[in-house]
Amino acid sequence: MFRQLFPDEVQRDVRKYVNKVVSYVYPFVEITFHEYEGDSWFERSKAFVSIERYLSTNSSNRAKRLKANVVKDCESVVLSMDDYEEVTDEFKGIKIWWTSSKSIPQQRALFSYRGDEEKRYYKLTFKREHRDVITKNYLQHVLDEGKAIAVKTRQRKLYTNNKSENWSGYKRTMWSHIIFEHPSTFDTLAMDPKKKKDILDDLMMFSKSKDYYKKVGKSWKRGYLLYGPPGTGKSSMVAAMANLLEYDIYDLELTSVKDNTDLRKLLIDTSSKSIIVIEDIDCSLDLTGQRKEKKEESKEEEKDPVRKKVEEDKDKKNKGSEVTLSGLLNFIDGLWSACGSERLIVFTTNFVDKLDPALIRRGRMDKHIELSYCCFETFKVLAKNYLDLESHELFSTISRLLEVTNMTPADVAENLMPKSFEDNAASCLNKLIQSLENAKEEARLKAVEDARIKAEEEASKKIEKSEEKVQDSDAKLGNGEQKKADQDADKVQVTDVKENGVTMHR
Ligand SMILES: Nc1ncnc2c1ncn2[C@@H]1O[C@H](COP(=O)(O)OP(=O)(O)OP(=O)(O)O)[C@@H](O)[C@H]1O
Ligand SMILES: [Mg+2]
Repeated sequence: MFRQLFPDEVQRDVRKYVNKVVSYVYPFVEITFHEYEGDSWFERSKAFVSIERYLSTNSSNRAKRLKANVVKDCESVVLSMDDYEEVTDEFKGIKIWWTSSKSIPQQRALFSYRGDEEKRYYKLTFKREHRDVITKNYLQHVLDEGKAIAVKTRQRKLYTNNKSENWSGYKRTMWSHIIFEHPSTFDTLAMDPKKKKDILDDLMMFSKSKDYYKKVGKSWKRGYLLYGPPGTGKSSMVAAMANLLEYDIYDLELTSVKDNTDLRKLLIDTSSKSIIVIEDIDCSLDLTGQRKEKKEESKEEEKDPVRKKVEEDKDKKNKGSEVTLSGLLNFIDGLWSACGSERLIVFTTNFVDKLDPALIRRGRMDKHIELSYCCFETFKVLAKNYLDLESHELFSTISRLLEVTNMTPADVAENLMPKSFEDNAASCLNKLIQSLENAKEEARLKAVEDARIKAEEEASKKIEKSEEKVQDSDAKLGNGEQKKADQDADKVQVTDVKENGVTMHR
């Protein structure tokens, strides 16, 4: 009736005055947080999402009607208050009311991006006298808590870079990802306990040192170089690190990156709280800066088939990528590397001596971790994990054998794993002992063979030397005879001269 009877201007004036009068008597302040703000049609407001998370854990058991939202890619389910629900919260003894609501526009937009045009929002209501505490402290508390809950409940991801050629087009993504679910942890990782503790402390210290890094003027990142023979747990350790710190992993395949510019783009597109890992850095590209010397090294490679294969792979992969050593150095600690924070950069390699010293100097790769063949300490962790054994009478034999053989933790683990339902701890340990004995015997035979080859080489060298000596002495001898012959010839000449009776002193 009011609308029909009075013209618009009168209605506006009346509303204005009513609001004024109400605001004098109404003792509450209201703040609304909309789901979509301003021009952002696709992305939900960060504040709204944080509040949703906060309320879902702090108030969802109090609200009677809940709504389940499945977060992007079915990662998790978030329970939030249903529309028009109200819950209360308390902060420093102050009572706060949260209501969820939505506004429905009277006219539908011509082009609607979202299915419906309802605008959801949360309304926060509190008494006017608490305005300062709520706006300055409570809101920050809600946003921080919401963010922390999101980090805790999020599913971590394992990213890999797409080939540079596939970056263009409407579905432009540099990284593809899957949910990261590797079971490796520092508990299951077999290595010397002292070394393990050292790495654990280092990682935990890093994750808590945000302010320290700021104070000393360093960007908040740390480099790890993991090196050792194949099957010693380098990749497992990267997974354990990610599980410990709850970071995402970016597995960077350098050979798919076209050039240094693309490498930089990839770096910018990574998020904080992540590990950027480049596996087998020595085979990824020719980053050693020793390309010219390679020909000279070929003899060494002939002896070592693993190295030879690595070199061949490297040559094959190298084609098509123009990433250079300096590009990679810039990637690790250039100006662009400071974008984002809380990041670990991990390199793994089988041949640490092949890497350019500039690449692995401290500051770039701050911590060098060697993962080596299985020792008794490592074995004990594996026995606990695989067979639930803390001690056994066969342990002493195994300890003795491990001291004289080089077996990787991967091989030991394989032997310890039961292969049939009849297998038990003793049979698995015996299997391991048998393998160790075999390895020992193989190593002995190899040593004998090596010694034989060495002895043969030395013998042939000796023969070569003595032949050279003989040739030298022959040559010397030849020279001496020639001289003597020359002298004789001279003498003959002299006598001739005498005989002829011409100027004898000539
Ligand atoms: N130190 C270890 N602790 C526990 N398990 C290990 C360890 N080392 C190896 N393994 C086992 O062996 C398998 C291979 O290990 P991993 O892939 O981590 O080796 P790697 O050092 O990365 O080898 P490569 O140099 O060939 O990449 C793993 O799946 C794991 O089960
Ligand atoms: Mg590996």
